[in-house]
Amino acid sequence: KSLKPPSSTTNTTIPKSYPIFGSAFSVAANFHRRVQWISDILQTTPSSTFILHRTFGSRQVFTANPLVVQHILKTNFPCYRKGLTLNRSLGDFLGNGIFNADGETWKFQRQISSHEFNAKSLRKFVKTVVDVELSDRLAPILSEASKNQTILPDFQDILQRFTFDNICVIAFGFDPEYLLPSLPETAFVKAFDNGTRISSLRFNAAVPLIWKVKKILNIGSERQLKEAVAEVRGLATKIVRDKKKELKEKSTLESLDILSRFLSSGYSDESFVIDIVISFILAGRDTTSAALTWFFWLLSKHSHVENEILKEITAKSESVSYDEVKDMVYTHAALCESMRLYPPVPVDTKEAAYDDVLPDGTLVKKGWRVAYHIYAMGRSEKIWGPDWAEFRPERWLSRDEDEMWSFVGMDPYSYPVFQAGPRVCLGKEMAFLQMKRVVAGVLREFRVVPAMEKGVEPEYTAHLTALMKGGFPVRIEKRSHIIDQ
Ligand code: HEM
Repeated sequence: KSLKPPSSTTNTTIPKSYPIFGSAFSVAANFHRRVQWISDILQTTPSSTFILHRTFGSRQVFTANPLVVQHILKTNFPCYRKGLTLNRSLGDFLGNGIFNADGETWKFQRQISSHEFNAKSLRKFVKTVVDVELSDRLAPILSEASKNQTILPDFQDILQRFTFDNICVIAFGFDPEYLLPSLPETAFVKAFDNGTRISSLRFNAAVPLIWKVKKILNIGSERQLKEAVAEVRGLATKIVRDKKKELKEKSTLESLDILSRFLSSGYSDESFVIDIVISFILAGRDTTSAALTWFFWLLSKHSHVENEILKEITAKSESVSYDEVKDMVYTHAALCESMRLYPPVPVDTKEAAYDDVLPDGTLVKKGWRVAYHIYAMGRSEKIWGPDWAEFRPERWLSRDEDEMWSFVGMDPYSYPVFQAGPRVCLGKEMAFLQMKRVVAGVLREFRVVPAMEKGVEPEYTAHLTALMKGGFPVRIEKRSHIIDQ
């Protein structure tokens, strides 16, 4: 079953540029579908790289060329940093957290927090965090929905609640209990959503001067951002102070969350520690929930893939252990394939610290933004061949002599869904473990059936991370047998 080819066939040329305004008119006209628009242009550009003219002479290079991606992310890593535009756009919300940091500040955060992702911590994460959220919170909600035959109006929201609870435990050692049957609204989550959304709008703005003026006047979205930041930092400050107190009383902390690691490594600058934790919540929350949302959608349209996954799950114990989760090769491939077509982070942007020439000959000037377009790369015929639009996990697999599947990885610069090089996603393994455990837990007992109106296809949209626009309504059916297609 094919997906649709590029979203538009009429609007795929590099937009016209005017003095002062650059291509701001085209950017504004396509703002609501900017990911698909840039992707369409890249698919029709022979070099898979083009330069977008922004306002007041600034430039942004977009690329879907793996050689260029390797150059940015690895070969000339020192040149391509987060940079000023990102720092200013996200700084109010993320401070100097890992997502918004370069140089020594970045290195320090990466080094301390990497302990959170070693095998021992990951094993504990699956057993004490994911398994509990699955059995105590997600499964009862799905069970109830299947019994009552009610439509769950937004499965995406439920998955976001799941991953939000998980990441808060990892980052803070604090359980916000956001996935409860009553689906509570909490001020913290609302504020976190607003902070992410408004910061992302700043970063992508056709005319950035507008948000800067609104900030000075403290009006509209800028006022909302200020309130959101105050709410998020308010709760974070309280948690940090409680942890510090605990540390003072006990001299060592028993919990091994990221906050505790920084505090017990002697780092106690309150504001910086809060920055670090906020970046981690952003990193781990909407990424895995977006990946799972699109995964369940694709699965509902490809029953042979669902059956293959069910076969894999049946071969494991009922409450799949850490080692068994690691071993779910077909499910791993299906998730990679789903994120190829619907990447949780669609575009990633760097800023050149000095003049440079890209491997395809494109000249880059100091201060230009350079973005690799993950969404476009996943839909590139040049990278994936003529069947790029097929959802086919088998492209990631080979059969060994015993007819067992084994995973065939892809060059990370052709598939930079988790970035690549020195700043590759720290949580990649954790994300796969979490997603595979959720897939095993849900599919063993339930079938997730989309409940959109007939003929309605979900729409992919993105702020910093991807979303299914308008949510994902589903019906939940209890399986009578594990393989009952
Ligand atoms: C499917 C899930 C995920 C995807 C697709 C993903 C993707 C990415 C991408 C593209 C980046 C680069 C962002 C940038 O530098 O602009 C990144 C960075 C990062 N990710 Fe993930 N991520 C996922 C899940 C997670 C999880 C669960 C965590 C941890 C709790 C995590 C932690 C991080 C961190 C800390 C960084 C910053 C690394 C650095 O700058 O050195 N990610 N991720």
